[in-house]
Amino acid sequence: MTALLTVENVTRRFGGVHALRDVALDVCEGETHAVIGPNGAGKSTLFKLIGGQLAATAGTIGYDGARVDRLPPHQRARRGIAIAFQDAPVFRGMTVAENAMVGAHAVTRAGPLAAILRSPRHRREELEIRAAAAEALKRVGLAGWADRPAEDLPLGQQRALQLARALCGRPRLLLLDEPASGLRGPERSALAELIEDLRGSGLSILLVEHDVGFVARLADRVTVLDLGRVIAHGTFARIRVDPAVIAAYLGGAE
Ligand SMILES: Nc1ncnc2c1ncn2[C@@H]1O[C@H](COP(=O)(O)OP(=O)(O)OP(=O)(O)O)[C@@H](O)[C@H]1O
Repeated sequence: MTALLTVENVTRRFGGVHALRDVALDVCEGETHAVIGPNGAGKSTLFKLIGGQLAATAGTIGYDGARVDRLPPHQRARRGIAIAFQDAPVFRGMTVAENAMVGAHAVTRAGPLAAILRSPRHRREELEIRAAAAEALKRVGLAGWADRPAEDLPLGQQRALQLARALCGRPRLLLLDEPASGLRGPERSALAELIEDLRGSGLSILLVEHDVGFVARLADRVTVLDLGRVIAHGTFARIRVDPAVIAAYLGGAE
């Protein structure tokens, strides 16, 4: 399979702390790849380096055959890298459709001046954004909720809305930061099913998740980080019996 995302020898320091040290991984077309690791392993830092919210101290990030590590976040978004952050809120006081549309605004080109002047280009983009939002809401099963206030949605469906917002920019690579956190059993399995559907439609997914059952169900491959280093990678069946992984999760106490 062809790699869509390639992270090579990436290091990120914060002062004297190595949040990531010489990390490598790739995400193939249509693959769901999970990154797991104990608290402080460097998972969030890795996501922010891929999304462009942080710069690497060393190393390269390639996407779709080109280096993207020097690009600002909105240019990475335009190329098809979307992030659904666990802590990105659903905007209260806006409808479900308006919340989804926010995701498309991140990848439009007309800019604020065109919006103020209501230029033809801006009007055309608005129509495209509405269509993309409707399509994204349908994909996550929220088409019937489009005109409802977003805060009416139960938590599981708020997560689906966060996904719709990311899908609105029609990405090829979706970065999911702890999508299952705080969800109960049935909501969690509904979300897992939704992510399986997205993968089935050809989307490539990089997933950070603490819920082991979720990772076991969804991930084709898993990369395990500990203290900023990759300590194991492979299928879930393989990494779950890896002594280095067991030691990292038990704090070396077994
Ligand atoms: N902005 C920052 N300034 C200083 N240190 C940071 C910063 N961000 C992260 N770190 C440090 O980098 C290391 C990795 O943190 P990171 O948040 O990436 O881990 P994580 O695996 O996402 O943890 P968790 O599972 O708890 O979210 C930690 O030691 C953390 O304290």
